[in-house]
Amino acid sequence: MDLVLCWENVSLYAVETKKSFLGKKTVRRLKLLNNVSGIAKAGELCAIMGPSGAGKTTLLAALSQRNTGIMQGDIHLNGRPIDKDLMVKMCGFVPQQDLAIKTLTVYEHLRFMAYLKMDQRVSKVQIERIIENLCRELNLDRCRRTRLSALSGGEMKRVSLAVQMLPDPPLLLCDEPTTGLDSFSASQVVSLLRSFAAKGKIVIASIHQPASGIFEMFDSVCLLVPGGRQAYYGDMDGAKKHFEQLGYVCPPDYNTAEYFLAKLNTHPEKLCKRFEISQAAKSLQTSIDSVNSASRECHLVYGMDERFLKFYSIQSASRQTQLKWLTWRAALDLVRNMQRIILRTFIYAITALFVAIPYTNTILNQEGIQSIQGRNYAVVAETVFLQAYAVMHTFPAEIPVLLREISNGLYEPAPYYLSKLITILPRAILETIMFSAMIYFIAGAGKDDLNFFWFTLPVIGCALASSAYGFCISAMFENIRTASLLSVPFDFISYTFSGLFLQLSTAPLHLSWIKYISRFYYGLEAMSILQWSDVDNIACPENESLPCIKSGEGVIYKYGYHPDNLFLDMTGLVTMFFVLHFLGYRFFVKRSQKSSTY
Ligand SMILES: Nc1ncnc2c1ncn2[C@@H]1O[C@H](COP(=O)(O)OP(=O)(O)OP(=O)(O)O)[C@@H](O)[C@H]1O
Repeated sequence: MDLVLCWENVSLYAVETKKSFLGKKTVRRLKLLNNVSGIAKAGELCAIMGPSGAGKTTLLAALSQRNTGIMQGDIHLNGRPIDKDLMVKMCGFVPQQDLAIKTLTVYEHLRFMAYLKMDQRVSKVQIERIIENLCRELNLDRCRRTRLSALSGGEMKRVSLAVQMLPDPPLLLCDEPTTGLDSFSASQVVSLLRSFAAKGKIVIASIHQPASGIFEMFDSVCLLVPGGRQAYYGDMDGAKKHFEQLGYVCPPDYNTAEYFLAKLNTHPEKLCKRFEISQAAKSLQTSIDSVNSASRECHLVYGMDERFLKFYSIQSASRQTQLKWLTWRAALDLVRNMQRIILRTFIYAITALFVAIPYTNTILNQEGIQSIQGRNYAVVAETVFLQAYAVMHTFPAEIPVLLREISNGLYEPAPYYLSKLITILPRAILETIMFSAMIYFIAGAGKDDLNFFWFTLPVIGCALASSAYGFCISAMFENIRTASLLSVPFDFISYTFSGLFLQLSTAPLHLSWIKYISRFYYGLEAMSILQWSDVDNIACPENESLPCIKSGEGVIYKYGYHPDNLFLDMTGLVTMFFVLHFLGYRFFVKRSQKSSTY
């Protein structure tokens, strides 16, 4: 028995939960699909058509079991209900929006997708051959080395089709594959869909105002009107006849699809009511019933041919494989953004120069104490801000791509999070070493007997804790502007407790804990201890009436620090690194569970 997909009286509700200002919850059910039925057979190309907002995407998402709403009705494959996991494996879904990391080339994108999407028992050679064949078949050979960002709309659509065709699924659902394309590219895409159907696949595509000639390439059509109600289901000739019986005769030389759409917009009520009692609806029901009764006599699993059973046992990519390919993609993306890296390095270098130059004349005397503390604070503060804000854009920029890829089961949140860490941490460390080196050598910090390693170590600690903070904040908030806005008061409180602006020993007792969540405090105290611990003698001013701190230890105490706190400071920064990443990861997982855009 060839594959047959039937959907019978499918209704779908979106559940909206709103919380009032006083915390009162109201739950609203919104009906998006209303008793929609249809049948699609292997070898056929089926169109879903209707005005904007009619529910075409929703129907496709429901058929492919990607919808998160409440569904009623039956979706059967060869007359048997089908579970979500198997459907996701058997069904390629080409979304309306082509989301991808656009710095990759077509070949790199297909490779990335192939290694994560396909059965892990498929060999490298086979994968390469599949990619080659798909590129040839979808006419992508010429742009194999072109970055996705440079592709035309038609080429990008064909890349999205190629991605879904990688595991050779017997079912292919495409959401508006021709939208935004010129009529030639649109007819090329529909011809491709026809050729996939001709290979024995079920192909269903939603379509919006197809040009003349394109509409006729489909075998059957499902017409929807706003509210997700059905105005027709059947073959193309039947559709014309059905409309003619209602008195809607498409004038000669007029685009049939456009004519149907005009009528769907102007007479939705009449069309839906008349379809319910039409011959077309009766023969649809007869077809569905005959598939269901045929399946009862069939003893195969799901009534399926052996060809399809392989989808049960697909071996998905392990977490290590996911991590490997995600790191590969993130690293490629990073390298491809070379301009951004150069700009960042330049900004870092300029900032280091501006921080260092005012301190070039600093010497270790009474006046120098303030300058040295100020210089060290500047190094810590600049590192904290630059590293935190550099990663704050990490997730918001990629979230739509992630949500889709995670919801399609391509990878899990943990390998993605880890791959980002692997690519961002070396950058944070290298940038910090360069930044502190410039200040150390230009401002002449070496003159104070502090070697470069000890000067940089607490700054690297601050950079790592701050990038963890950036990860956490960006995973926490959907909107980067909200994240930055809320970050400002937190940073303000944190640096007030750094020890430079407030004598920490005089801080009110109930607020003194704040220093333990301040990266500024840990960094500056550690730097102060390393800077001053070995200084035994600081020359006093000749004027004896002026205050004098005679030893480095005195300086440490002056700022409310303690000479024995170095271990506590470094442990504090390491703890912040782990705690913030743990929280960031939890927020990220929570966010990745939200439904994606199709
Ligand atoms: N999760 C949801 N919550 C509330 N309303 C939703 C949700 N998803 C879709 N809708 C609504 O359901 C209707 C159908 O949406 P759908 O995206 O399926 O339409 P469409 O026919 O594909 O439109 P278009 O041609 O413009 O893409 C729209 O009015 C949309 O606003």
